[in-house]
Amino acid sequence: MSLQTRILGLIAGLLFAASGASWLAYQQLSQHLVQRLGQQVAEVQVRYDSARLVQSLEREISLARQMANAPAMIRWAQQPGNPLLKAKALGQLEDFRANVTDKSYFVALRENRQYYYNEENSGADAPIQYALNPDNPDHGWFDKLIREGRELSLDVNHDIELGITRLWVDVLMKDENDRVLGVMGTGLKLDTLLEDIGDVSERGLTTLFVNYNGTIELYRQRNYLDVARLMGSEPEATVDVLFEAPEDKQQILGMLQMLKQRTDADGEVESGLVTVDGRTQLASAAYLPAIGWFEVTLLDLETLLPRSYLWPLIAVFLSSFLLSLVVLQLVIRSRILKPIVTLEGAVKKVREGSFELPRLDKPDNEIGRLADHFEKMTHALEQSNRELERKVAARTDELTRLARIDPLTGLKNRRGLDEVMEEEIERAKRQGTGFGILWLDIDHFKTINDQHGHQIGDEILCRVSLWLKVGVRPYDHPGRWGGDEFVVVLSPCDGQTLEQIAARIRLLVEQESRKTGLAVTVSVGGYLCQPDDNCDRILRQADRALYQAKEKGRNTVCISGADDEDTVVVE
Ligand SMILES: Nc1nc2c(ncn2[C@@H]2O[C@H](COP(=O)(O)OP(=O)(O)OP(=O)(O)O)[C@@H](O)[C@H]2O)c(=O)[nH]1
Repeated sequence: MSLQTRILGLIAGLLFAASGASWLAYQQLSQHLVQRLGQQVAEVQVRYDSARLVQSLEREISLARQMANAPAMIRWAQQPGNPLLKAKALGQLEDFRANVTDKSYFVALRENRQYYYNEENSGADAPIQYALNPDNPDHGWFDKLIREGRELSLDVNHDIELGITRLWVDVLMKDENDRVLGVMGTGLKLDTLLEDIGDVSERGLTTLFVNYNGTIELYRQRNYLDVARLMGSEPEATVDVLFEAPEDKQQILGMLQMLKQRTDADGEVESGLVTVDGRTQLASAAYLPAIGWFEVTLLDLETLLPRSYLWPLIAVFLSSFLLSLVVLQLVIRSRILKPIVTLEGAVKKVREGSFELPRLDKPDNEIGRLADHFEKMTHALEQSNRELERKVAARTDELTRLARIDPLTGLKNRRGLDEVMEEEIERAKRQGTGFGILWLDIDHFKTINDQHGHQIGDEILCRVSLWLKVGVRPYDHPGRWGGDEFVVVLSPCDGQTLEQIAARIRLLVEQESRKTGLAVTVSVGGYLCQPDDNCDRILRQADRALYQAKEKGRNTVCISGADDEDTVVVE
């Protein structure tokens, strides 16, 4: 996997991880905010409803309390069979009825278990009357209210006998000994009540009123939750029927329980997340002490903060994420990867022995500095390589030269002479010309060595070399063939020149050596080479002439002709 892919993969992974963490944090935060917002909405709602509901019922409750404590009512309740007391009580009840909102009253007496109800349309003198049967569950409310003993209760109930559903304001009638004599009050039509409270048609907000026992009494948005159905089929439906999940049921009942336990729970709100119809809602509950009910609000969080609000945020997030990736990719490519790839190519070239570097990218970072160092290092390496090559070449030239030089005399040695002769033979063939060759040998050199020592012998060799150089032309090639033998290649040359130079050398050695006090002479054999001669023949001819010179008594010059027999002595 390339470095680019790895780096981009790593960055994308890190960005994804960071995005995931941010998203989770955002979810937590938004949920927390929505929950807090929902709680505040619920608190405001509770205060509002508490005020409106209490305001709406305050007058009815006050009138009902007043009526329940009226002496005429107490007396009648104590003696229900007394017609006079009954007439007086009913008369006062008519006044009460005229003052209450829904123009109705009811009285249920404990003594004779009779229930009286009158409303606007029933006629003033003819209250509806029926007996409360203790075995009839529909009449159970009466004994329950007496049993609970709360002075005031509010209940939404359907009266089978009357065929009506009302919010009943129930006030206990008690004698001076606090014995309950009966229940009386008025019934309020639910529609009227809901209108009084004010139908807050806030989208996503559902309000329920639940009595002290958790039974749903009133609901505001009929179309949202079919509480009517619940109440119709299950008159005693408690608020937990709204929820499917057992933990939600438990939560809501727990919330009511907590509020009940707190005596100072007025206005306080308990809330928690629940699921209704598959949607997450914030359920809040508050206690309304004036009427002894709870108000439960369900706030649809999706309506409060729709997910669609998040789309622009997600779009901005995604586009900035992609943009970051692209920018990162471009930056990494231009600032890191491209310079590294170019540098890698340059390293490869140098490794293969080429100092021709491509143009290196040098970004203003560590990689740029590395490329710069590499370029300078390569330049220095190239310089030192060149210097080394130059030294090696010079050394090789020197070795080549030394290999062709005689160390004692400084003249060409046998190898050097061979090369010169080869070149001259080639040139002679090419140009059809000849060149001369002289072969010299010091006379009686063995005797000199023997008499004067090897050291003096070496000195003689060096002196003869010097005189040899003096005796030839600048472009001739004198050399030491070996021992006390010397060869001179003369080019260009003709027969006369050959003889002249050979004679001059012989004379020079003779005369100069005499001056040193140790006279030596040389015998010289010469040969004028022909264009078709080879090296062997040339040397053989010169050697033959030298032999003749030795034969003739030494210190002599003999020149060999092209013919083997044809040798002349030069005077
Ligand atoms: N001092 C010295 N002597 C050498 C060197 N090389 C060869 N010799 C001696 O040179 C002598 C050559 O003798 P020859 O050429 O055979 O004989 P010669 O005594 O010169 O007699 P002719 O050539 O017949 O005149 C030998 O004694 C070698 O030992 C050298 O480098 N230095």
